[in-house]
Formats: sequence, C-alpha cells, structure tokens
Amino acid sequence: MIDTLDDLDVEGTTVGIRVDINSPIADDGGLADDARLQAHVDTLSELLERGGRVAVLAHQGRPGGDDFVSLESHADRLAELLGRPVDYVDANFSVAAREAVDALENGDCVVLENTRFYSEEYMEFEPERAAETHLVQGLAPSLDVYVNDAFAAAHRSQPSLVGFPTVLPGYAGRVMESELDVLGSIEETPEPRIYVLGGAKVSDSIDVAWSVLEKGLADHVLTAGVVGNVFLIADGVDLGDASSDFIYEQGYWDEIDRASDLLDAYGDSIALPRDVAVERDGERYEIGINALPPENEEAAMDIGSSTLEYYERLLEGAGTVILNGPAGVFEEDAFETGTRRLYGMATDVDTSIVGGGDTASALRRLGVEGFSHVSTGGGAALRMLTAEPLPAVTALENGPRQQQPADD
Ligand SMILES: Nc1ncnc2c1ncn2[C@@H]1O[C@H](COP(=O)(O)OP(=O)(O)O)[C@@H](O)[C@H]1O
Ligand SMILES: O=C(OP(=O)(O)O)[C@H](O)COP(=O)(O)O
Repeated sequence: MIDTLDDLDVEGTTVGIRVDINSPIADDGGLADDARLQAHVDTLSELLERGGRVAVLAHQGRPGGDDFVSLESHADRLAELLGRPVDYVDANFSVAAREAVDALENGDCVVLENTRFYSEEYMEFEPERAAETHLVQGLAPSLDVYVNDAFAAAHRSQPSLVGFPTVLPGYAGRVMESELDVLGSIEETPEPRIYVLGGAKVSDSIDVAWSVLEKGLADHVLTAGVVGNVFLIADGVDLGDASSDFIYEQGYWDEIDRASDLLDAYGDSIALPRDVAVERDGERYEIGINALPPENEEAAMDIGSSTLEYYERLLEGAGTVILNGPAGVFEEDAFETGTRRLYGMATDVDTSIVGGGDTASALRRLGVEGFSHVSTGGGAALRMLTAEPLPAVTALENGPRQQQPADD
C-alpha cells in the first residue's frame, strides 16, 4: 500500500518531489517537446496551492548524449505552465542547493540541477545503499517528505528514486497514482486482450510477450516495427541485408533465437507482418512477405497495407488493446502510415492503453487521440505489463510512513 497526496499534510511542508521531465532537446539546447512537463502540472499545482515548499528533482538525458543538459529551460517552461515563478539552482546537494531549499516559503518552487550531473545518480543501488549517497545524505535533511511522481523512471533504482523514500516518508504523486491504477489492474480489463508490440526495444518487448502469453493475459500479440522485423527473421523470412545489419548493429541478433522459441511455444497467438514498406526511388514501396528480400536490399521501415488489414480484423473483436512502440519509422513522412493507421484503429477498441515516450510523441505528431490511457512511461510501463515490481514503487511501499510536523 502506498500513501498518496491525500495522506499528506502539505501546508508548510518542504517536499522533495522527483518528476520525470526527461524530454527531447532541440539543437539550441532548449526543450523540443514539453509533454512530460505538462503531465506533472496537476501534481505540482496541487502541492503549491496546498501551501507546500517544493523542491523538484529530475534527470535529463544520459551522460555523453546530446540531450544531457541542465534543467534551466525546464524550470522556465514549468513556470509558464504553472503560471507562477519557479526558481532554478544549478546544484543538488551542495550548500547552495540546501540554502535554496531552506529559503522556500509556502507555495514556492525551485528546480534543482539535473540529478545525473552527479555520477552516483547514474548508478543502480539497493535502497539502503542509495540512502547513503551524497545526494540523499546532503539534501534529505532539508526536506520533510518525499513525493515520487516519476512513473516513467520508476524502473530505475537510482538514489533520487529509491534513496529518499528510504529515509523520508514517501508519497505517490498524481501521475504515479494514476499510472499504477491503470497499469496495475490489466487483469481486470475486458477480454479478449490484444498486445501490440512495435518500436525498437526488442528484448523488452520479447520479455513482455513471453510474460503475457505465459500468464494468459494476452489472447493475441501483434508485432510491428523493429520487433516485427525480428519476428519475421525468426520465422525464416529473408528481410534483406539492410534490415538484418540494422538488427545486428543494435545488438538484437540474439533476440532472433528468443523470438523463434516464443513462436514455437505460442505461434498461434502471435501475429507477424504480412508485408513491409521500404524506400524505393524516394517513395514508399510495399512488398509482400513472399516477395522478400527486397530486390535492392532496402530496409523494412514500416508495416504495409495487407498487415494493417489483417491487424484490423484481429482488433475488431478485442475488448482491450495494449500498445507499445511505433509500427515504423514514424519520424519520416513516408513511414508514418503504419503507426497512424494501427494506433487509429486501436482507439475504436473499448479499452485502449498506450505506453512509450516515442509512441506518445508519435501520436501527438500524427494527431491520433482517443485512448483510454496514454502512459508517460516506456520501459516502466513495459515492466509493469510483465507484472514485475518497479524498484521505485517498492521503495515507496517499504519506506517510513510517519510525517513529522512541519517546521515554521
Ligand atoms: N522498422 C523500423 N526500423 C527502424 N526503426 C524503427 C522501425 N520501426 C520503428 N522504429 C523506431 O523505433 C523508435 C521508437 O521505439 P521505442 O523506443 O521502442 O518506442 P517507445 O519510446 O515508445 O517505447 C522510433 O525512433 C522509430 O523510428
Ligand atoms: O525516458 C525514460 O524512459 P523511456 O525511454 O523508457 O520512456 C525515462 O526518463 C528513463 O530514462 P532512462 O532510460 O535514461 O533511465
């Protein structure tokens, strides 16, 4: 059982809140998309309106990446979205950070620096060890309670996610609460249940497929994207050099054997693409599976029209559809068709649940809406769909509960 904001006496309390505002970054270093910031507005507004003193913790990107930038522009955008001032301090647990947090008045908000600028935050720890890190040891004394609203990062066991709730009373924010509500009760959704697994996280998707077929949660698994390509190769289809090389370079070659084992065990319940789209003479060109490999060895970038008709028939009788990962390279106009049409069909199903950061951004870009639930998480949502515990949620469950009276 996890406490929520309903259990928290917010007025005058200094709240350290972990959010996931990890976002695409534009060439100029600013935000290219603010969907993940928008998702946390309700939680942050509630805390501020109820008189909380709010210190925001979050990560952005991974060390070495172009998107590994400071949270200054996130703070500016949050101020616009919240309609109130939001300070930013380029520190996490130093004297400067603690002073900024200690100076908060009721209804004030400060964003601390990208947690991953400190190497400990990019390591995975047991909660007790995470509680001993510089971040937690340094900052926790300035906080009264910890709120975790970062569902999309809850599959990580990094200090800002599992360390704070080990030493402070922990609460789920509104995003976390609603994600756990929906994704934690998949078994109760209407049947038949269809899982659509696309995108590029091949090993995670195969884990999900195994798990949901083994547990009888899925009546059908439909494959698309790179996941579909791996299943086609596992089924003996020669996709051609470009697709094979891509799968090899991404480190997914071993997944072909796992996909093949899965087809042996549950082949009747797994649907594979019947055609693919490649780029030929600068245009989209569809090729049936029987006509593969492509004569010019072009890469399979999307599912084709026959696959879409086939998947539409399967989706027609579904009570629930759970989708993760785009059906193709939606970033290119010629290959967005599969994602637009497949996800569009899914909105007609009684209960439709979508997970994945890229998927959500694809749907926004393509203007596809009308799902029962669009998760803020990719990896975290996938992990929940396999009924595996999320370390950050377990840490909230196991941590101290008692809230101390707020200091003046
Ligand atoms: N056939 C394909 N070939 C190469 N990349 C693909 C293909 N289909 C989808 N993708 C890529 O998969 C990426 C998204 O996958 P993923 O990260 O698994 O999604 P999510 O973040 O929603 O979980 C996109 O960048 C998209 O271009
Ligand atoms: O974007 C995220 O996850 P996602 O790509 O699975 O949606 C989270 O912010 C976690 O980031 P990470 O995968 O760098 O730990």
